[in-house]
Amino acid sequence: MTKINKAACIGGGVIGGAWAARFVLAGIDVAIFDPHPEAERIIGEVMANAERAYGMLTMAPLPPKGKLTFVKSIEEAVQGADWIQESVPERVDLKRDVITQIDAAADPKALIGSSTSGIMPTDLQRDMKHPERMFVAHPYNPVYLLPLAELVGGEKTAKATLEDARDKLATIGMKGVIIKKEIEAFVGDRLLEAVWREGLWLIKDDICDTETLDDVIRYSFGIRWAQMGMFETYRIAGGEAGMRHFLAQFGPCLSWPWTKLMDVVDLDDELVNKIADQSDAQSGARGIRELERIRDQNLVGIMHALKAGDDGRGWGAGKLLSEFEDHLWANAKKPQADLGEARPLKILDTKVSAAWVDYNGHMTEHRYLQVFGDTSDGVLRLIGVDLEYVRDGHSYYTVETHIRNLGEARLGDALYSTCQILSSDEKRLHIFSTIYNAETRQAVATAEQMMLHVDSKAGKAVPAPAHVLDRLKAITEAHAKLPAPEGVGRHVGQKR
Ligand SMILES: NC(=O)C1=CN([C@@H]2O[C@H](COP(=O)(O)OP(=O)(O)OC[C@H]3O[C@@H](n4cnc5c(N)ncnc54)[C@H](O)[C@@H]3O)[C@@H](O)[C@H]2O)C=CC1
Ligand SMILES: C[N+](C)(C)CC(=O)CC(=O)[O-]
Repeated sequence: MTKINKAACIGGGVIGGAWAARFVLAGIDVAIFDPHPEAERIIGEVMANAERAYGMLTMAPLPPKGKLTFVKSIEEAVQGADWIQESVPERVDLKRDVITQIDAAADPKALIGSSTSGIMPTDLQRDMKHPERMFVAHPYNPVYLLPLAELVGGEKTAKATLEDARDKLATIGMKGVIIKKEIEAFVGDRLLEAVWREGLWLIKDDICDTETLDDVIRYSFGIRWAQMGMFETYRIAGGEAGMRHFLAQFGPCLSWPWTKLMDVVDLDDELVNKIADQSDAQSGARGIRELERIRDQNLVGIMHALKAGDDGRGWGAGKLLSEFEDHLWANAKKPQADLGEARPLKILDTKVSAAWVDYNGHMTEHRYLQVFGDTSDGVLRLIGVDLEYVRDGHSYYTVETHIRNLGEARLGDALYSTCQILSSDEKRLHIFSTIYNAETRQAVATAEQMMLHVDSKAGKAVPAPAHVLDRLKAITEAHAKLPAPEGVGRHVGQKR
């Protein structure tokens, strides 16, 4: 996969700031130009929310963060960048001028994406010297979490540019969808504008208030859309006769008509005040950053649910997340543990994220199992049991776990884990892992686990191959020189 080496963000507001966060968290250096006097503070706040969201989103090893640099001009920002993202306000004259400046200063091969929500790329590339590398990459807010970008070429955009952009986006966890024909507002905003237009009429005509309207979406088709979109959902709604029956039953309603789609509501002062007041009553008690954090946590939860969809194979945005995680693991620095060293292996560094904390204000119990599970996965990778090995039909399954909770882990605490191999043979692997608080170095929890090497297709324990056993033996022999950790073999019970 071709990757992005250095990015430039021109405009760092709601969208440009979140693009910057997406790049930086994918390990890419970003130069950002935005003349707003408070750009650094605003982008800093977006970055903080994005980092918090990624802490919840994935346990896969993110690369070291890219460097974010604020610069004083477009020319400075684009130096050395191979992906330049324009996210200035939605005005065709301003965007065209900015894109023409980018074009003049950038490497002629650098890709130039515009975040425009609806302006045709042909209008934006008009004055460029190298228009073939310019396209629309229309993202969705928040860009650091929502993975889609609509890729739209103008009359002068090369086909290869769109394909290159799609491949590069995959390396930062995004799905680039190439739109076949250039059209104002592309696909997503065509749909969203139609719904928004209806919503404005429903408020103006006093059919409902903003909160009721939002409830109608979020308790019903909003959840449905996140997983199957429109046409797959309606196929199911057609019952066993599928889409043809659905069209026959509901097609005629289009001409009754139920909607006011082509009438543009007059956003006069009265309606603006009405909507703004209702919105204040609905959400005004919380600040924007707080609402963003609530939104992000919910989005992460939805993506996690989708990752488990289709019987664990993953579905939609969850499947994409899973593929991105595979990519992160494949590119992660391989653990450099000396297999012959007589000390527990240091496996994992992590942090207690907001989604891990329960009503007692500390890390909830199943998250300990998650960290121990990730620790044993880390040990397995060290002995050659990686995703490829698992795909080839063999793995280790855990058959017994005993966790002891020794201390509290609170929101934001940095943790690390170690693992000591207690014993191993052809099929069995007996381990003892410990989670430590990285600051105090105190043990927070321990887990003793037994794993079995299995043929996953046959569903039974089988001996591991020689190359795995050789590595395992080296660690087991080295760890045999260590004292048995405190707590090994403990059972649950009271002294009588
Ligand atoms: N807000 C949203 O939900 C979405 C917006 N977009 C698109 O993203 C683009 C940016 O929109 P937002 O981020 O919402 O706007 P915004 O108003 O939050 O940010 C625009 C930023 O551009 C900066 N700016 C103005 N002139 C500039 C120049 N000459 N050079 C560099 N920076 C300049 C401003 O200081 C501001 O920080 C628009 O094209 C919009 O259609 C796309 C998807 C969603
Ligand atoms: C309102 N908007 C047109 C700027 C919205 C978008 O372009 C996409 C989104 O994030 O909803």
